[in-house]
Amino acid sequence: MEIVVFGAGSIGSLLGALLARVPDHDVTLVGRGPHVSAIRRRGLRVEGIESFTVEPQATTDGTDLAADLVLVTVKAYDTEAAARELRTGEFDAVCSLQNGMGNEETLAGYLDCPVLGGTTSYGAVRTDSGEVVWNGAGEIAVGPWAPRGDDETAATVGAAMTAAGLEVDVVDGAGIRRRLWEKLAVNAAINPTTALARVENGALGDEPGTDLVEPIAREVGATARAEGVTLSDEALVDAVGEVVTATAENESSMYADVQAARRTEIDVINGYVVERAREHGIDVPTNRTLWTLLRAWEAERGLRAIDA
Ligand SMILES: NC(=O)C1=CN([C@@H]2O[C@H](COP(=O)(O)OP(=O)(O)OC[C@H]3O[C@@H](n4cnc5c(N)ncnc54)[C@H](O)[C@@H]3O)[C@@H](O)[C@H]2O)C=CC1
Ligand SMILES: CC(C)(CO)C(=O)C(=O)O
Repeated sequence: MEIVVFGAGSIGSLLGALLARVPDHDVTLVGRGPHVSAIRRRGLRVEGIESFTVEPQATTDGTDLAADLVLVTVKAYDTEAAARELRTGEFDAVCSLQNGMGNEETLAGYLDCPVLGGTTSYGAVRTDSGEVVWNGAGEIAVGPWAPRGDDETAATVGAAMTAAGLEVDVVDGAGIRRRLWEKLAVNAAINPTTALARVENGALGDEPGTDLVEPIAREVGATARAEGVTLSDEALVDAVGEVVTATAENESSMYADVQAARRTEIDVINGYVVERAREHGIDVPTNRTLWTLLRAWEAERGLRAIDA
């Protein structure tokens, strides 16, 4: 299968490298200058859970590409710019593997091909140009994004990932919405709290951390149900607890972003919950407070327009 990975950062480089190990897959990574140059010169090195080097194609130009599949792995605030580049190409399917909500709608707005939603609990950090550390074994869920995805495309993409040894769960349209909302609850509860308290994820496993993450997850649950997604508060609280335990020694991506003074994905995580909840007349004070605090920090650092 010809596969473009748009966004050769941490997770895109890892997944691109794993896919590139399959002789039948022809992988092109779209990334930024130094990383792309290093991959072209000496290949892409993966360290961590497994260590290996692959030699995928790599480019900084995401326009006029053609492939059976494009995986989108940019940060959510870059999805629209990515979609603008991708619409100049020809693809049979596009699949977001990003955190946060709204990525699939954005891609569907620019691309004509079937759209798949996806979540991943694989973990990776790009440490240097041409290098990525694989630091979390996990699973990918993919499923059709209504109304532009279909089960057959999801199954084909799932099979291409499985061929690379990835753990993949191919789900239907209702299933992928549930998985995205579940991941949203996990990110909404863990990311801003760890970023603001400056703690590793494990700190949320006991009081006082649990006093904060449970209301966040319950607010996400109320909003999900208002959106027609069947998820219980208990299931979401449990999902958050499981991830806290499994990633206890990790710093969340938002904590890492704050430490590096980078823009965060708060708008598509807690911000999304607040905006959807408002449409349904639901109050989500904990999510709103976290969104406001992170937005204030981003604005003060000049990482966003003051009124964005
Ligand atoms: N890193 C991880 O372990 C995981 C990340 N995610 C999600 O995956 C998404 C990506 O996360 P990371 O890989 O950590 O971010 P990252 O910042 O390491 O990677 C994104 C890459 O895309 C590149 N990029 C953006 N726009 C581009 C363009 N127009 N042309 C070329 N390159 C472009 C950036 O330069 C960057 O290298 C986020 O939504 C994140 O929440 C989800 C699960 C795990
Ligand atoms: C570790 C985890 C699951 C916490 O929300 C994550 O996805 C992140 O850090 O962005």
